[in-house]
Amino acid sequence: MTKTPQTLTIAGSDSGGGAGIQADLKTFQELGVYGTSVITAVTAQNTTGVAAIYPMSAESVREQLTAIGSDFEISALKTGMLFDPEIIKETAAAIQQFGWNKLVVDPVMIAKGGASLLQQEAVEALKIHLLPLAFLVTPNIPEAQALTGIAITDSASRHLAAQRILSMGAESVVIKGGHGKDPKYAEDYFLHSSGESVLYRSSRIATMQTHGTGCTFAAAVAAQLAKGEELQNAICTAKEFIQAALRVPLNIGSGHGPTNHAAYKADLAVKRGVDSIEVFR
Ligand SMILES: Nc1ncnc2c1ncn2[C@@H]1O[C@H](COP(=O)(O)OP(=O)(O)O)[C@@H](O)[C@H]1O
Ligand SMILES: Cc1ncc(COP(=O)(O)OP(=O)(O)O)c(N)n1
Repeated sequence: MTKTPQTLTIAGSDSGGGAGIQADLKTFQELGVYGTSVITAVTAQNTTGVAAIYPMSAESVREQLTAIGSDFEISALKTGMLFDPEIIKETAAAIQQFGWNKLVVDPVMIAKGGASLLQQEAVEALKIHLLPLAFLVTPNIPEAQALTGIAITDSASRHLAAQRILSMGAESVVIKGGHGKDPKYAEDYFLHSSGESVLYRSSRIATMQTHGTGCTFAAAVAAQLAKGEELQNAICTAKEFIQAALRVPLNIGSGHGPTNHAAYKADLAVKRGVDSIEVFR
């Protein structure tokens, strides 16, 4: 009997349900994998912003990680909001202790409304302890700039930033383009330590319903990896998933609303050929 692939998200809770643990578990469910979770922080958050952050203690994070590691067979995992250096260290230690592979690190730093989801002193901890364990790192443009100190203004500086992130020990990186300036396209740039690069391009959707795009994208990659999909194809599926989720809005809340996690499976946009992803190798 084939078992459902088991996945893990290590991230913060978003009470509004659009990002964080909630987005990840919805994505896992939609893509047909079993989702487990370790909560690093509880945020009081809705579509208009983050009102408060309550980080979990390092001990409680360790206990959650141990509960998962001692019982589940995790085929792929992702990290999101890790908040402080202690939580990062516990996370890295558990990944090594339990031999978890196929780690997707979403280096979450700042929420759309401007709230800081990672302490300044945790950026170094992320680089030292977590990036060397990553199969894939998925920064958005501001996060890639913060990790590298390189201003991303064009494709050459984007490539340089990607190289710099790989030099921190990650096996591969995709710099997501949601924050890019191109009004026509949203481009995600992938670079592997072998030197292979891929550009994933979709049409840019004009919408306010973008809360949690990064979490959802990384969770979709992890889900596909757990099912055995090859990395570059998993990224393409994740891009299709987010394109569908943005294309068919839910119109929930008065601010940056959540994306529609059910749209991909419901075959509502991309899979009808309405909006396909272009891949440039
Ligand atoms: N308006 C948009 N139209 C199409 N794709 C988008 C849009 N905004 C973000 N994306 C896609 O969503 C994913 C997450 O990107 P991004 O928004 O940069 O991440 P984050 O949420 O971490 O800031 C990427 O695949 C990106 O290309
Ligand atoms: C609890 C929590 N985790 C992560 C985020 C940021 O998610 P992201 O996907 O980067 O989406 P936006 O903040 O850009 O909408 C969050 N807000 N809360």
